[in-house]
Amino acid sequence: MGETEPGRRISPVKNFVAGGVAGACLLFAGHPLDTIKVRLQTQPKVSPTQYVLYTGTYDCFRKTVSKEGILGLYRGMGAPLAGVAPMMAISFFGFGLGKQLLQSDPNIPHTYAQIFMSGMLGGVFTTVIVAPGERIKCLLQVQSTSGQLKYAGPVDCAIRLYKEQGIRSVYKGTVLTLIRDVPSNGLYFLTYEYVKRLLTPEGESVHHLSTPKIILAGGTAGILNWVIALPPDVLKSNFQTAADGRYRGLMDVLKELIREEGARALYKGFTAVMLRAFPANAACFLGFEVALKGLNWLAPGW
Ligand SMILES: CC(=O)O[C@H](CC(=O)[O-])C[N+](C)(C)C
Repeated sequence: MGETEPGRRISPVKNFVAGGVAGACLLFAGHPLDTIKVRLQTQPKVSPTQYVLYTGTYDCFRKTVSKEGILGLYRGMGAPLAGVAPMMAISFFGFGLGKQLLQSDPNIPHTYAQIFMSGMLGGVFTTVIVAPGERIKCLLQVQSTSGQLKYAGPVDCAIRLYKEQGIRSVYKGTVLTLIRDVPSNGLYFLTYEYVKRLLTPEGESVHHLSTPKIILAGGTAGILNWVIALPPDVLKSNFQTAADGRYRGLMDVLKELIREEGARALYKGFTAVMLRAFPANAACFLGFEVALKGLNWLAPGW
């Protein structure tokens, strides 16, 4: 994807379908490290005389696998499974739509500013499903850490949140999700297209890039996406899993986190996030490119 083939108009619908395939690839490659990330980000704070639950990424991985088996790493995957494929479908759709709206001539490549803005549009669209999906996922991922199994699964969690406190509770953390996803989505697609163009030899087409180069562009996009998404993600995970009334607002989460743990806390789970970001997003963009090629072959004039 990225740039449209000269003369071919962008099809947001094809982007949507191929984006769904990309989301499934992203999830299978990335969920185990996402579980570790959320557990590290939300583990209970301790005083200097107490032991921390997890000392780092490897420790969290080892303890999770020995206590819960490999499936423990896939805990809470029900909600993302139903959420990530549509989320990526919407993200790629919004990106494609933005590019379509900003492109007057399919023979002229987009500017980087247009690519960034189109990516941000995708981030706005996805928040509608990402905010509740993240709320449910984070609550399920941390509940076995806290030792209290309150929710039986994603559907039970969604129903209980809704019954107990209504739709506001299901959508708790929406503003932080927007702060996390709008700029990072822009940077995500911008990086992917930039690296792809950079890796395209003079006189060759960006559409015939080899698989290792697509992997490199996708993985790099994933890393840069998380460099700017991680601080709001830490705030979001803490806010969405906190007991009601614990924080008065977003600034309160930020202030309390920095007061208790210092500014470094904003990059909590960094290793797990970065270990996941490259393979998960490389798989995502590769899945997207393969699916889009298939769709263009099946329905060339569409
Ligand atoms: C913050 C986030 O969810 O990033 C997505 C990739 C990933 O590693 O999960 C990509 N996107 C920017 C499309 C939301």
